[in-house]
Amino acid sequence: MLLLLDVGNTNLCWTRATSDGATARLSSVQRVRHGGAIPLDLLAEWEGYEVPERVILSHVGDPGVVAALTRVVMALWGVRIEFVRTRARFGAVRIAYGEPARFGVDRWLALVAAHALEQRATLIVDAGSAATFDLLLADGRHLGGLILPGVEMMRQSLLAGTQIPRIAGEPAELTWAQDTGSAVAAGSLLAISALASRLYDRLREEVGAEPKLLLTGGDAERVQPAIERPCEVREDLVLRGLLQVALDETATLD
Ligand SMILES: Nc1ncnc2c1ncn2[C@@H]1O[C@H](COP(=O)(O)OP(=O)(O)OP(=O)(O)O)[C@@H](O)[C@H]1O
Ligand SMILES: CC(C)(CO)[C@@H](O)C(=O)NCCC(=O)O
Ligand SMILES: [K+]
Repeated sequence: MLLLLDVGNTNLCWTRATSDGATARLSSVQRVRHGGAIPLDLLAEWEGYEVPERVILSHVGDPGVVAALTRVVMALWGVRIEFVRTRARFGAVRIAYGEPARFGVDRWLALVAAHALEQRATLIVDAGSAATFDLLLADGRHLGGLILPGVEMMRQSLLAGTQIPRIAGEPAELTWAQDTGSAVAAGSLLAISALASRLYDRLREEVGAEPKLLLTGGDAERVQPAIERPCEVREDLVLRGLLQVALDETATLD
């Protein structure tokens, strides 16, 4: 069994991969808010796991959480965590950034996974703490991408910068809002979906064919109803990419 971990700015995600010969299978994605530390219920669950052969981790979030995970994994199983970082090139996948180290490893892993799933022009939207948009061509060339605050961050920035009261809940409709709560809630979802549509259409023009739209991240299910193009939700995109890289011999040790 391989344990795959991804530390974001809000959440820690993990899954287990088991392989029967040539094919590897991922268990369902677990997601917990880390708040800068390791949640106790995670420890309780991991104690029930068999000893993993390898533990592979990617992170864009809190280094304190990563340090704590390193100690926990060593204490529970005597295993050293393998850290995965962005690479300029992985197989056919070539990232657009001039400085690859600055390209978020979660975005890179999503590109790797998307390319492995299907060699087709793809827009990848990751709706997490931040919302990221990346454009990938069928041949593995990354055109670049955009970053927005995520759903919660957009809503919180309005609360922080105005006198608008906190109103919980999701919008009943994604059209003209007629109260504050709906205006704020629908605004954040439609900001992400409108940019997705715009980039999808640009990509379609660029390649002259219908691209694929993959949606992932902790808010994928929330954002999906607002997306106005054919779209597939892939909860495990980043962790799939992590597995892809882990199964390649050259995963680096830290
Ligand atoms: N079980 C959960 N616990 C906490 N947040 C959740 C959960 N399920 C969904 N969410 C949503 O996930 C969002 C964060 O998404 P995600 O888990 O992809 O973030 P992240 O990986 O920390 O982000 P990033 O990669 O942008 O730093 C939050 O805005 C929250 O609304
Ligand atoms: C944008 C986030 C926060 C999304 O998780 C992450 O990928 C990150 O910290 N990236 C570094 C900046 C960049 O990708 O350009
Ligand atoms: K993430």
